[in-house]
Amino acid sequence: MKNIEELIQKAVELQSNGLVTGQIANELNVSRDTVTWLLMRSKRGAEAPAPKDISVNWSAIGKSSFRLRYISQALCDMVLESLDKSDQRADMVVGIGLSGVPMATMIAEELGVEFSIFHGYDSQKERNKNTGIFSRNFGHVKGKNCIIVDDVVSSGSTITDVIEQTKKSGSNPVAIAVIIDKKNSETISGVPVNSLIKLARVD
Ligand SMILES: O=P(O)(O)OC[C@H]1O[C@H](OP(=O)(O)OP(=O)(O)O)[C@H](O)[C@@H]1O
Repeated sequence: MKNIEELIQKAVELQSNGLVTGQIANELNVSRDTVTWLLMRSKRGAEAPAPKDISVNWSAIGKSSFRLRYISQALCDMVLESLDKSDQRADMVVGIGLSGVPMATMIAEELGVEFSIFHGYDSQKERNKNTGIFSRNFGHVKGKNCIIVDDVVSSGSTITDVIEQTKKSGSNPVAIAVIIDKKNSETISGVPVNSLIKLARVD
């Protein structure tokens, strides 16, 4: 997104396509408050100040499998360093659908371990606290030490859910790998976060 007007236009377009606030927030990698503000501004102009948030667009990486491979290798390197420190090994990589899946596939290949896909919960049902599920078409996480891979941590709720479901499935999450962590987290639910970029506000 080049500017705020484009972001507003995209939010309005997604809403008219039937997406609800949580889904638009995930799609634009911004908070729900920011989506509410964008939609409000589209109707009445800027009455309230914009929430403190950062819109993330990593399509310059996502559009190229070549670039994705290098980014995946960089993440893989960070995760190996983190596992080394805690003297742990991984035997499964979990990709969070949709955006975490290409990198998770490449990391699993790089490490020579199994691969699993987690479908995040549907944001539309978020308020009912529905959780995501592991796809049965890929590896099964039971008994495995898992690396969890996604593109962005925004509120952290997706990763928190994956960790919970991973533990419930009888496996052990040992590391998280993401391109960008908007929460600047050291850990999420006790699991170390490895991100290429951590964002921290100074205001
Ligand atoms: O930290 P959170 O607030 O939970 O947000 C981060 C999640 O939101 C996006 O997923 P989305 O559901 O939009 O799926 P996508 O990968 O298909 O974009 C993103 O890929 C993360 O999985």
